[in-house]
Amino acid sequence: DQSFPQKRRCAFQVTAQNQEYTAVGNVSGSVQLCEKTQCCVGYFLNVDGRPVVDVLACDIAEKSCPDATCKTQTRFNGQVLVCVCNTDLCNSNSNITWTLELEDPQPSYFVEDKPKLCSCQTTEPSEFHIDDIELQQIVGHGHFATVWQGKYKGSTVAVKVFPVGWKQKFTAEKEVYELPLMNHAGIVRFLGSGSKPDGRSCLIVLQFAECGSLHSYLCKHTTNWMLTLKLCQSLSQGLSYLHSDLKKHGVHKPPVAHRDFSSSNVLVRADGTCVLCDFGCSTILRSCSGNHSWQSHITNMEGHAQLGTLRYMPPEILEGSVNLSSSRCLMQGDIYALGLLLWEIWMRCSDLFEGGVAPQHLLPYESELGANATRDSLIQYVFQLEKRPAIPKHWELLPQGSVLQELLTDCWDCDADARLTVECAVDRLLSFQSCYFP
Ligand SMILES: Nc1ncnc2c1ncn2[C@@H]1O[C@H](COP(=O)(O)OP(=O)(O)OP(=O)(O)O)[C@@H](O)[C@H]1O
Repeated sequence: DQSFPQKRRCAFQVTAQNQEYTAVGNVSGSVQLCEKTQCCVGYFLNVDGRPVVDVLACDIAEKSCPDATCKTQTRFNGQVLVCVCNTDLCNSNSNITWTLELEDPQPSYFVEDKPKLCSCQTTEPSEFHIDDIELQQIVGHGHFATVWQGKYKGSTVAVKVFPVGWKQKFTAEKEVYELPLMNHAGIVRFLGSGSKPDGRSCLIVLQFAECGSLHSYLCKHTTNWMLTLKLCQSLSQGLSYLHSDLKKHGVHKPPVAHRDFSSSNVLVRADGTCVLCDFGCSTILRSCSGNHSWQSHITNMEGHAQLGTLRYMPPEILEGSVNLSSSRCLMQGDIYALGLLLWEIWMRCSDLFEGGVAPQHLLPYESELGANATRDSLIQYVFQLEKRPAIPKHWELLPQGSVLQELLTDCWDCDADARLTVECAVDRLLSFQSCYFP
């Protein structure tokens, strides 16, 4: 008899905010059978010096978990405790070794002077042993950084390397990743940061997204309706989480506007879900007055300048007619880009095209304005003529054609105030689940 490796069993307990863990293995009572990994995790919030369970589950993705027992480490100024382990039920409360250190952990690589405009809480950098990272091959080039596939203690990771001249970008991006409660299935997992020993570059270490950017994924693959839904739902949920203002047991995650939301800045994981990345242009919205008046927190040199990829810029920002220090404008800009991304995904869904043959992948406005659309051509087409990417005529005949069309037009409306909120976009996309597609 061939004996198959046994699936890992982990203690299971999650709060409503952490439902993504439910999908990583069958749950029976308080035990979960892991489908994706051999690692169990425990996340605990430090409430008045006592650990309160936030998540006990199988880990969401394969990564290194060399320890047989769960030994907690503190994160976010000691507000959160985390442990990962590799034996059955090692994450159950009774098997955990607690290290409730309430002092700030000392960053091991560098200390930077971070301007604090408000008295809002930020977090200390995670410790990362840069010497243990092996860079293997380049997987992406952006304007500011080169992204490598690498190995860290046996796990595959992505390492974003910024030349020292772009330290400002590095700092701005790291600041977003290090916000409290940034751990979400729709946002690429931040593993740590540091600088190379020669001091010539700074590194951000991230979970590796096996299928690369959404743009490269759509160039190579068409998807069926179910996979299309998975991409769109996870995409909108990631953006919704980024925009959310969360307070959990005294820890605060302020809303963040992405400001460079494009198919190159979304990654696709092996399970067909999207994760958001590249927060180098993002704005953290701090509430300095303690009430609901949000203020953009300038994290980079450009401050409130126009940022992002031209093609995905909403008409009002292209044209320069809005106040970029308004948080509402920045969020509405992300929703416009969400509309363009949904269009890109749906245009590669084989179930939405006759004979199951979707056209080649095109960027928004690529067929109308070419691969190098200029600002002037975009202003004219998108702002003055109020044109949008073409929605195939035959979608009107599909049972769900009208809901797809409505969602797109409600995301990329010319009137920014009339655009959907991201929560509303998430709800609509979740309601598509039950739609019938032949
Ligand atoms: N975690 C990851 N896993 C796999 N590939 C990644 C990862 N992060 C980035 N990449 C690849 O590297 C590319 C560039 O990454 P990123 O957008 O973060 O860099 P950037 O220099 O900030 O780019 P931009 O020019 O958009 O500002 C992505 O489009 C993607 O192909």
